[in-house]
Amino acid sequence: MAANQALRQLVPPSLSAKVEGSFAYLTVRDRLPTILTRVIDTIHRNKNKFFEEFGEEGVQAEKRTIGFLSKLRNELLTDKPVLVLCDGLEDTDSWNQYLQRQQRLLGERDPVSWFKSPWLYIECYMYRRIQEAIWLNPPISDFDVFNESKTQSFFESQQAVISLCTYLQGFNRNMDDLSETQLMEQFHKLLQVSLWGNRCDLSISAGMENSQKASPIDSLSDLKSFILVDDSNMVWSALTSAQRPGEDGKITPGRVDIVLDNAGFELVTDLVLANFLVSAGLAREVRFHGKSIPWFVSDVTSHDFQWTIRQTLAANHKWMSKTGVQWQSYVREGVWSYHDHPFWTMPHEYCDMAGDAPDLYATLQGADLILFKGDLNYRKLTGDREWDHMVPFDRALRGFGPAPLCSLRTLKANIQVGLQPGQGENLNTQDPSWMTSGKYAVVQFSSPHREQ
Ligand SMILES: O=P(O)(O)OC[C@H]1O[C@](O)(CO)[C@@H](O)[C@@H]1O
Ligand SMILES: [Mn+2]
Repeated sequence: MAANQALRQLVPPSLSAKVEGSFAYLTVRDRLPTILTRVIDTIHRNKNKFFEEFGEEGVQAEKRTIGFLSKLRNELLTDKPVLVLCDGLEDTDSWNQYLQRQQRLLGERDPVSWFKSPWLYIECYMYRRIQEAIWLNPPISDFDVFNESKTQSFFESQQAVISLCTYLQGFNRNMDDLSETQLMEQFHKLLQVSLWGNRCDLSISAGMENSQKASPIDSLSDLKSFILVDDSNMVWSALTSAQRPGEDGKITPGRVDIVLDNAGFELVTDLVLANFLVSAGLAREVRFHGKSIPWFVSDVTSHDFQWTIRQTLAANHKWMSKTGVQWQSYVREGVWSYHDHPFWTMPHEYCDMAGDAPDLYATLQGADLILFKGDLNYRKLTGDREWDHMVPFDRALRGFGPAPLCSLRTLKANIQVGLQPGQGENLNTQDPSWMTSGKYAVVQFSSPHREQ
């Protein structure tokens, strides 16, 4: 008991919907049920498609899935106990063990339930239950309930995508003439484009359209003052210090891993950044990490990744399709690769990765730089806890550091560490919704070699 208390003092509690009126509470009470309703509606609207593909069996599967999801929605709304998963997938046992872990933390008195448990766990659990509902109802088990919203969001950002591809091709043509300083400036710009791309997620908008309309490069200077912590110089140093002479004496850059977040416009910004890193000699290889199941509405799956490259390639615009050709050849040559791992769709804080997914941790250790995109990754990096704003980022990571890493995140959850004295208080007075509006962002770097 004494040891438990000491631990609790070291680590603040998890954000949870049990705090009435909190962002977590409002998410669980309002946003998650809305997302579930939209999922049910999507499945219903696809009834004819299921009939055409699978006949009457498809229609029966549609009905059963809707039944499962309506029950899930009711469990959520009435704060019922969290149930074990029973779909026998590769991560089912881990999920059920995690439920036991949550139950031990809560003690025996109350069951683990939607409003009483950590928000991070509950929110991840909802998406995993959606997957279970689909999976248990063949023949529609492969259906991605969020696919329509993701493709729509890609097409709605078309002008912004075109302007970004045109920009990329412009300096790709002049790359050899760029000085080191100019290269660094371009790097900073494209890092920021990828950062702000994170505004376009479909979870914060409960599935409503949220695409990029304005030209991303032109908006950067106006957005600069909204970056609360900017460690991008350290990211640049991590990249340049990974450049080493290869066997042939030529300088060989390092490996960059990008832990992706959303499909649609954000993914395009990540691919543009990755393209720049390779063509500018700042990365020899980029490994993309995505989700193995549909997740938080807009997160990238393997299908989204390939689809986006194919769409870019097939575009009716010279520079956009040229960009797509380049991306496809990076994939073919193995310069780019896509990976998924069940851990990315588990509810764990990343400080648990070394113990709970040692294979993934070991893979990440091979990177010279890991970019973690988005809000959910930030929540998992910092454990989604009630940290004081001035706690250093390194400390909130609680020992997680497979390689130098950087979080590129727009703020959409009420957690933020690594601020200067007074910075949080000022923001609270100026703009009370600063942590959840997506208007502010951080570029936060941590290296395992730095003092902890
Ligand atoms: O796509 P992102 O940036 O991870 O954001 C996901 C969103 O979903 C949430 O988890 C809330 O539902 C927020 O943390 C965030 O707004
Ligand atoms: Mn997301």
